[in-house]
Amino acid sequence: MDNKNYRWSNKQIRNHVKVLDGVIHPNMVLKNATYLNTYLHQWLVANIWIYDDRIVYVGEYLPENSCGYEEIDCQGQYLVPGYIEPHAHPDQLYNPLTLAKHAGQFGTTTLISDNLGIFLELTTQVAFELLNKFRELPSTMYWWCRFDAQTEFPNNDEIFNTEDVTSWLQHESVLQGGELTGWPKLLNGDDQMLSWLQETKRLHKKVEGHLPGASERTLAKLMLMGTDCDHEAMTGQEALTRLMQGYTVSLRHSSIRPDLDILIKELIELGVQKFDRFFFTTDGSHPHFYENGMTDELIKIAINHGIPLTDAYNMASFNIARYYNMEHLHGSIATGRIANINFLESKNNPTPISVLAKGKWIKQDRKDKFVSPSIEWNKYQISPLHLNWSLEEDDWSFSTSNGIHLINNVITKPYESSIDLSKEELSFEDDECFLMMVGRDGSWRINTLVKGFAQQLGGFASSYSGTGDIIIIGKRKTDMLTAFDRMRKIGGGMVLVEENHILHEISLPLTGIMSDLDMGFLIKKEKKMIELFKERGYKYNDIAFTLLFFSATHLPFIRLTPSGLYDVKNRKVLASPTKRVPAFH
Ligand SMILES: Nc1ncnc2[nH]cnc12
Repeated sequence: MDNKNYRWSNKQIRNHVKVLDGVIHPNMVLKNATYLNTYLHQWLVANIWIYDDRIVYVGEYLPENSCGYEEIDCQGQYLVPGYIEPHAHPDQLYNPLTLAKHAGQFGTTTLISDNLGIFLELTTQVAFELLNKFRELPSTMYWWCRFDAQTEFPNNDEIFNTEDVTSWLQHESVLQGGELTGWPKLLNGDDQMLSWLQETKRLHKKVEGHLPGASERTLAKLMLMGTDCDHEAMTGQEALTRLMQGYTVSLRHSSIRPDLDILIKELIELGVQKFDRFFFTTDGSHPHFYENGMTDELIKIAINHGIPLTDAYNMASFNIARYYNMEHLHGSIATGRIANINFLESKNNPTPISVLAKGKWIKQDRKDKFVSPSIEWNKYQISPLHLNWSLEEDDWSFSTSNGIHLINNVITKPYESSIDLSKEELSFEDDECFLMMVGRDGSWRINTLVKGFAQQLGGFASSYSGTGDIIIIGKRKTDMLTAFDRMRKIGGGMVLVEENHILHEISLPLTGIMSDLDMGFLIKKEKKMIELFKERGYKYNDIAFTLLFFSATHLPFIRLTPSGLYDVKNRKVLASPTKRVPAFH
């Protein structure tokens, strides 16, 4: 790919044309292919010529000279466009590479991803070098540009400055601004954010909302401000209200909100028959959710509800491509498109047996053929955490009785504890634990309590968090310290400790947030961690989301942020962080 051109260089395009003239032979011809014609909503038969990463012809002809290319007899298979995930969070324990590899095996060959992790961690220059590197992947990677961090950073305005945000918005791989987790600020008069939305529209890019529970009036206001799509509808009526207010609606099915069944069922009951303005997202689910598939699972749900096949496939491909103004590149099997094609053994089974991505097999006859570029992560300042400080005696004083009550995977309520906090160990008879967040640089900490997280938890430490800071939870201070020390020693990760014994750990050597393990291994490790937590009284199903969203001020009601214990509704710091002087080691 050449940066000066929209995708292909003049020379490459001349070569594509020469294939049709017979001067150059294609690399591959998919012969006798029954494929879904997106535009006619019909299954048609054609020969599909591929040269490099592009479909150069779809029609009845075969090349005049029948040698020099791989010929694939497609008899008995059904070809559909590669699936697109329009709303990926590419650093949810996995990393962008391992996500792309895994997603590709289930036919999702294009990912449109959150920049938040990269934006917070890297300089813009290094981040863009990394984006360039990702272009070497067989999957196609696009990005979105955040306007807020979904938490309270004391130096928020320095981080989200117009220069950096604008550079991101202008980047050719960036397709949209958002998601707008900070929309209340926008409504309350934040003109800087509004001007970034304006800039996004000026660049003909999209704006993604994040509008859970928003009223019709709020939806209308945010449409007026430039929002195009939202993925937070939890009922058919909410999805329909969004549509009525001019939105494109992304129907979500994720590890904490597996709502697609309800959404589709209720939309049908509400009389919806046209699905052109809907598409699917798995919204950054954690690894375990992707064990048996990704977008293909969502298409299956739609098919099971009797949605016409073309609509079901379009919601995973064409509708997304058209929405992002990429119809010329993605979303259909047609001349000129990037050669992302899924081969199915039946029209009703969207899990592909073979997958082409950019014209290369990444799965063939059920075998994984994905070739990852090797990425030297530390070249891009993505390396294991080097915490050169440790926890000291003073850090273990817990005195505030104001704590966080976890009422599902991610929703919290304030509560006041009546337990005796002077002890080294809390009772295993109730569900309150010590909770500590420590700044990654060791310069501050917040000590509080969490109720409803676990009952019999010795100690647990995690560098996986929404802010990159360290979370330590447990009943027993000695176990918490052992967990922290171990997490520090392995350069970041999640560590579960009981009576000084390490029960389980997930190493996260990429900035303490991402694993470098292939998804299959990571899924096993994550599932074991969830199981161990459940055995210890964790009542929910996504421990990683609980950790990630302790700091998330786009959710109610009380959060642990680098600015302090935070009351979301009243936008007030309830308790400021305690300053520490890190003793360097
Ligand atoms: N807002 C968000 N929703 C889902 N997953 C996320 N990961 C990071 N931010 C997220």
